[in-house]
Amino acid sequence: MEAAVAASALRRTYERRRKDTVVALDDLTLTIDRNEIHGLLGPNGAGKTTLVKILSTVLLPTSGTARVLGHDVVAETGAVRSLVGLVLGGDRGLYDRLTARRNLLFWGALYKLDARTVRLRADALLERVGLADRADDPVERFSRGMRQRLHLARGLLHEPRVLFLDEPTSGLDPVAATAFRRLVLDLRDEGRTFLLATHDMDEATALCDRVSLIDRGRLLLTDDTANMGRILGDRECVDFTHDDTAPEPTARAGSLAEALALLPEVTDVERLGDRWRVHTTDRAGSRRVLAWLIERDVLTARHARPTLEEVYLRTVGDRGLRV
Ligand SMILES: Nc1ncnc2c1ncn2[C@@H]1O[C@H](COP(=O)(O)OP(=O)(O)OP(=O)(O)O)[C@@H](O)[C@H]1O
Repeated sequence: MEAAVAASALRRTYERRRKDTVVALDDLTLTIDRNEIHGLLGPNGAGKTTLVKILSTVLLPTSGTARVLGHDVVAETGAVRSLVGLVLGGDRGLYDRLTARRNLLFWGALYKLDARTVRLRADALLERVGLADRADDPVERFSRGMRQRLHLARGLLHEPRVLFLDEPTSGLDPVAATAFRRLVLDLRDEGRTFLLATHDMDEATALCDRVSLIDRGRLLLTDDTANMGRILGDRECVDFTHDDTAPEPTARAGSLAEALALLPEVTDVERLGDRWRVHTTDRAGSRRVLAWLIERDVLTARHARPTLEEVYLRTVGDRGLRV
């Protein structure tokens, strides 16, 4: 069975000025399975939008190939367009003066769907994204979250099987973002595949089955979201917090950290904001460190794994990270 998306040695350059060539995608190879939510993470200018545009046939690659459900994005543009939906964030692609329903009817006509089908689908989608009662309001009166839901409805009009979302929840409040993500999960459960370009680590962790980190047009790594910590070397960690106002100086966290660093099962001790992280040799080492800490009255101590955010910071650095 073909992958939902298969990009191979994809390269895209832009000529900015004479002799000034920007390499937006640099031999990028990536496979996205069917029914997967795949996160695309990277700092500004990493090449995320360029990749999404090539996969949705808006932009031609300079070289390399990309296929969506087996169809080549250059040679079979028509087939790919009927299979993919592009959902952009923000104000692009909606007409403010038109009502939500009219926006959908307009886009449905562009997809060359017949009028009756568009009307039926528009009403069903407005219901689905929770905008049925606002269907006849002009979009200029919509909040950002409502606009994003309408964007998603627009992207679903032609019933695509693969959806590309570019920063879909940027600027949404937490409640609106959670509702939007719920919708994405439901749509995935119906058999759709998503490629989600985002800066938001929480979003990637909450939604994505796998994530790819890209920087300067290159794929740095792809892995299951849950396994991302392995990238840091399969390291075992114990996190602890401590009351630093303890009267006895030897019981303060700094002294504890120094004592911990001398234990044979400890490879490193670092401060992470208001907590401490102890890197250990293996799981048995973590158990011994936990027991050691509990004896010393720490406030909290738990076995930990590096988060996606830490993997990102170590791999890409802090350029463009928004948390
Ligand atoms: N039309 C263009 N002309 C020239 N350079 C471009 C053009 N579009 C993108 N670029 C450049 O290509 C590189 C990749 O840009 P792209 O928009 O794909 O990155 P991105 O990862 O989506 O960034 P962001 O997170 O800021 O949206 C950047 O260096 C950008 O300046």
